[in-house]
Amino acid sequence: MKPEIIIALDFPSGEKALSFLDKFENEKLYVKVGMELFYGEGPSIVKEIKGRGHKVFLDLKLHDIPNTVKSAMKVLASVGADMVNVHAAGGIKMMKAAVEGLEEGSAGGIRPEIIAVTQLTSTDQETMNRELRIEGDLKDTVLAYARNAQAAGLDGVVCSAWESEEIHDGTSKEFLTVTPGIRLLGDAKGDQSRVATPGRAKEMGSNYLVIGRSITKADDPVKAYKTCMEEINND
Ligand SMILES: O=C(O)c1cc(=O)[nH]c(=O)n1[C@@H]1O[C@H](COP(=O)(O)O)[C@@H](O)[C@H]1O
Repeated sequence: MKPEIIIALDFPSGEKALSFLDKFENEKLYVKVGMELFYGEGPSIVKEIKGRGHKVFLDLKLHDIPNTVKSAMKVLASVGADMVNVHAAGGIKMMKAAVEGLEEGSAGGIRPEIIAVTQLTSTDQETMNRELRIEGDLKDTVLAYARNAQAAGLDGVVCSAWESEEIHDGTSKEFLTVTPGIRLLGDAKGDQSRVATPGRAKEMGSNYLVIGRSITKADDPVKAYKTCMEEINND
């Protein structure tokens, strides 16, 4: 199965994000609106991008007590995103509450997909063990969090491409793996730890590839996007 690319619109203003989208002319994209853009512009930026015919993953990574997350999700349901997320570290009760809030807020309409961040792709094995004080193998933790997310009724998880295969084996083929930490060959890792190329991520079974800087910071973003597309279209 071919994965879909989600471009991370990590821009400081709506104006910058929209002029980036203009470069793609009539191409319909799947994009991610994260904290920077959403905190600056509010829900209107999601509506504007959707109005242009693009799909939107609203990445706000909710992580709080169940009641607060449920209420926040109820409100977020009306923003019009196609996908939203929480931190799996909030626990099964919190994730269940997130689904409930989203369902209540979408009553009568389509509920956005909801996924949970397992371990951030910037986290490596040593940081997880020594600093976050989570014992054991990082992959095992990611899989355990994915199972929690599945038990809570979520649609999938955010993980690195390196964990996609195990997650599909340990949950179900339909359970989504959304994988950031994607880099074109030769691009700097920056703050990411668990990285893979688009082609490798496809081989390992990722359903969605979240790609930011390899496209947005490229000299020619449209060309970089096409290069990513070619990598995943090559059989
Ligand atoms: O939830 C996310 O989207 C996310 C989770 C994660 O574990 N790692 C991660 O990098 N992300 C997001 O994915 C994007 C990756 O951007 P680049 O590193 O520039 O490709 C950023 O917008 C991050 O906020």
